[in-house]
Amino acid sequence: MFNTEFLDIPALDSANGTVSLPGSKSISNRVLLLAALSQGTTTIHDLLDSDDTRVMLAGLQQLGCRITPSNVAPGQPLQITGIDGFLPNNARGQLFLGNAGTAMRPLTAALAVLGGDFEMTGVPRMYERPIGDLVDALRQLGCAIDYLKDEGFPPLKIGQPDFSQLGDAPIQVRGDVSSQFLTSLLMALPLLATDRDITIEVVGELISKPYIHITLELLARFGIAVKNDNWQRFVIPAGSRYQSPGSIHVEADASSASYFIALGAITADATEQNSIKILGVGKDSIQGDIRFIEAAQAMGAQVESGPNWLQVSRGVWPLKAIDLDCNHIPDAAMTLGVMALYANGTTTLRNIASWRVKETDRIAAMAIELRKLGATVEEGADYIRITPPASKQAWKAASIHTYDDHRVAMCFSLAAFNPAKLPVRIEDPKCVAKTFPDYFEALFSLCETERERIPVICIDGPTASGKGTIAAEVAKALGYQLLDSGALYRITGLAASRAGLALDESSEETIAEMALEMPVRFDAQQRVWLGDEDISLAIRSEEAGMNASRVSALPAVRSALVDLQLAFQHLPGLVADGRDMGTVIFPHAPLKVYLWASAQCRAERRYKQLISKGISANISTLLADLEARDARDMNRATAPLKPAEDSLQLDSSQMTIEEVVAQVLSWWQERQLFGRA
Ligand SMILES: Nc1ncnc2c1ncn2[C@@H]1O[C@H](COP(=O)(O)OP(=O)(O)OP(=O)(O)O)[C@@H](O)[C@H]1O
Ligand SMILES: Nc1ccn([C@@H]2O[C@H](COP(=O)(O)O)[C@@H](O)[C@H]2O)c(=O)n1
Repeated sequence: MFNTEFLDIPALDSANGTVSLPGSKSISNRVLLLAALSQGTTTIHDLLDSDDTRVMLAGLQQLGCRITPSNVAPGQPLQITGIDGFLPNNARGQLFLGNAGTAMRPLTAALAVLGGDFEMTGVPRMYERPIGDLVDALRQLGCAIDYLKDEGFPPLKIGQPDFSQLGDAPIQVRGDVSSQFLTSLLMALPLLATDRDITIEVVGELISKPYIHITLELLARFGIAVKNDNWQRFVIPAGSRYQSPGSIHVEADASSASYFIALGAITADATEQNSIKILGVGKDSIQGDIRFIEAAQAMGAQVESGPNWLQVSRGVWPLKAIDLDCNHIPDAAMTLGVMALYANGTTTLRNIASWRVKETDRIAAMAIELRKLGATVEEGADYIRITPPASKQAWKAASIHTYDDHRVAMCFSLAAFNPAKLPVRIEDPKCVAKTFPDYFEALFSLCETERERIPVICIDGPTASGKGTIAAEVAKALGYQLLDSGALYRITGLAASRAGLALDESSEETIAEMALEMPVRFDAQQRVWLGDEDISLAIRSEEAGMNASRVSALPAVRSALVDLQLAFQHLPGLVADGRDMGTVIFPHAPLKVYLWASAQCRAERRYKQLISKGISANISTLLADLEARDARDMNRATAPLKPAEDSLQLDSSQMTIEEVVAQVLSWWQERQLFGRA
């Protein structure tokens, strides 16, 4: 996941390949609650691991459910032993539910029926998301629910219910604000339908019926056969009791599929045999958002489908503008808003009033951010109308504010395919953790762009000037890849000396051949592997540094390592540190920094570094060694250490690490287009 302040996506050209989607959020949180209320143990496969499922899991654990493992582990099913309709005696406390509507609303209903002493809390935005209609419906039954802050909104206090007045009259609930209220009642009221039918009556037009369809399908899997009377009345039969189905699979998220369906429609030119294959969800999905396919087809996408997969490529180009009632695909419809940027006219998305009460006011958010890109946007209470930028020149490089809304972040990433070839900045990219923590990694694995557009920041300089430290921090701040080119020379030196080779011209060709075939791997923790051996420590000794300096003076060795270094230039960008990053390997890099410090200062830093690792050292020996290394690196014939002509030089002798990082990031920001008039 990109845990950075912002993520700059370079302009992208095309996309091709296969993506496996994470499990559906809607199904995951419903299945978790139903399993928790059931008799027996349920094994859940392919559960989504996200912010919203984590808060649900934590809540269920607090209620006394046995859950193993306690959090979702990749590729491993999760087992829940349910409470069989009764809370343990000591179940009480505060449940923090973040910004997860799919946890707050159903848990409120279930706990209000089960009774107890609970406070339902969340993040500030949760306290702006209405829940009054659900509370009103539950109070009709005799549930005890109080507002702890504003009337009609969380946080809530739940107490012991009194069902003595419960008659046969239907429970009424509004259906025109959020279908989650009805879903919550449908999942909670089977707990009360032990000896009588319970009828729920919808007041007003029921929105988002597909989500109710998911609820009814899942209730059936857990033994509750609800009678659906034309989406207006729902009867839960007497004698209902939750029963675990034993094992259940969570479908991949159809709303998440929308970004990749759009990606295929926008970029995967079928004439070049490009397409996007989406695994985990097919046309026969129980999720309503699967009907996004029809909308994408109406705009021109070519879609093929199998039982559990979709394959999408570009059909018509530019896309066709549409006028669509989106009530049946409220979440996925946001993706249409960004597809509209590539359409041949004005697109209108109607009947989307529910957008206003989601993670943010999505109509307002989409309008503001689409305008930043150069689109003309009209918004109304329940619609949005989007006209794309009038020409290539009318597109603007925008920094997209994401409002802590995963869907805003994901759909706007598709603006990186703009014809003006401008980059797009996504603020707070980690908000995708709500449903798709690895969304950007998945996107980048499919997308291609010209090599020159993938930015590289070069940090060159003499030994112990702080290049490695600064490069790592800058890469972390920007979410970029990291190339420690010195490590490649260190590995080569280590491999050559282990092979008993003389580290000079006499073995030049042999060492170069060895360098070409070294099975080198850097893992996510920045550990360095040579085959199966972790050599992270072995290459960090002063001797390894000196051996690296020797082999790096051999031209054939340098040539052998070029391709390996270039291969690090991945989306979304690269920070490369070394001696010749700016002068030889990435001569067109948009930012080159030559970082240095006085020899005395560098020797002191290295001394402290070694001592802190428990390695004994002597400052004057270190000073002599690093001066010898500087001399060899600066005076060799091939790729000597020197500042690139277009580099910015930084003397870090009197600067802290934080100051150096801030300076490099500030130079980088000055080169970005975002926010410029
Ligand atoms: N500005 C700074 N102020 C104080 N200490 C620093 C500063 N920059 C780096 N250091 C420290 O100096 C030591 C050497 O830094 P680092 O290993 O990053 O240098 P390097 O240039 O990558 O060295 P080499 O080329 O030998 O790999 C580290 O302990 C690091 O924490
Ligand atoms: N681009 C580079 C990087 C390094 N070297 C040589 O490798 C030695 C070790 O590098 P460290 O950055 O890990 O200390 C270094 O002294 C250089 O001789 C290089 O030539 N080019």
